[in-house]
Amino acid sequence: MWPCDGLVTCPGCTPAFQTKPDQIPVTLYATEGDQRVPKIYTKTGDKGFSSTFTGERRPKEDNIFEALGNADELSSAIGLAREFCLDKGHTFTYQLDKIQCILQDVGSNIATPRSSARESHLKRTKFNAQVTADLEAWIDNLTGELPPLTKFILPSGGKSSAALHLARTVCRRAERSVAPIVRSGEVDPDVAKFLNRLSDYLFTVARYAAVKEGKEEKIYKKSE
Ligand SMILES: Nc1ncnc2c1ncn2[C@@H]1O[C@H](COP(=O)(O)OP(=O)(O)OP(=O)(O)O)[C@@H](O)[C@H]1O
Repeated sequence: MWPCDGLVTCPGCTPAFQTKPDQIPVTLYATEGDQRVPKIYTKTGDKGFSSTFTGERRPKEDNIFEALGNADELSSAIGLAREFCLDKGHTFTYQLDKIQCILQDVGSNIATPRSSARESHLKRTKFNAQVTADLEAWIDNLTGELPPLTKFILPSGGKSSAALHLARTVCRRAERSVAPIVRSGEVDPDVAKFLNRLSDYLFTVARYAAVKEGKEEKIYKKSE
């Protein structure tokens, strides 16, 4: 099975996987009888360079791959938090599912630097700004069920909540790494806006998880 349907880039996919199966170079396959099995490794990144979706080769420490890696890590952190939340029967996990899918779109947009993108690339990786408004609606609904915030709270409140706080901090790193590539015009500013709102959502939903589980949130106290 293909890691993606060939229509979007995904941080877990090589550009080769982003093409249709019949376009995959033969070297990607190991032969098992009549069945051609795709290999996950191409070895093309072994020398510290990798490809953008536009076909450019850039060093792995390039801002684009830094941001792409952070978006990937963020989705992984949310994935782990989601597992804890599922164990507790939280009703908001569908939101985390949707966010993980949107993060694939974030990755697609980041992996397509505008300076080398053709019209067809831009069309395929266009980011839908509406999703930020969805986040805002979720934040407002969750906040309505929370006690007002009067003190600094520390990441705590049970495993679901603490994992969501960790995801929030990864989100903020992703946002920091996207800032320079948005400023240089390589990435859609709506991606930065989405990440900014997403950290607010993760903060709110972390608190919500703690409250729903009846877990205490640790309050900051100045050390004597
Ligand atoms: N270390 C990395 N951090 C973030 N993004 C990366 C990294 N390495 C590659 N990428 C991006 O993710 C895509 C998939 O990664 P992958 O590991 O398959 O690339 P590669 O290292 O160039 O190839 P290979 O692993 O087959 O040698 C790449 O095409 C590139 O856009």
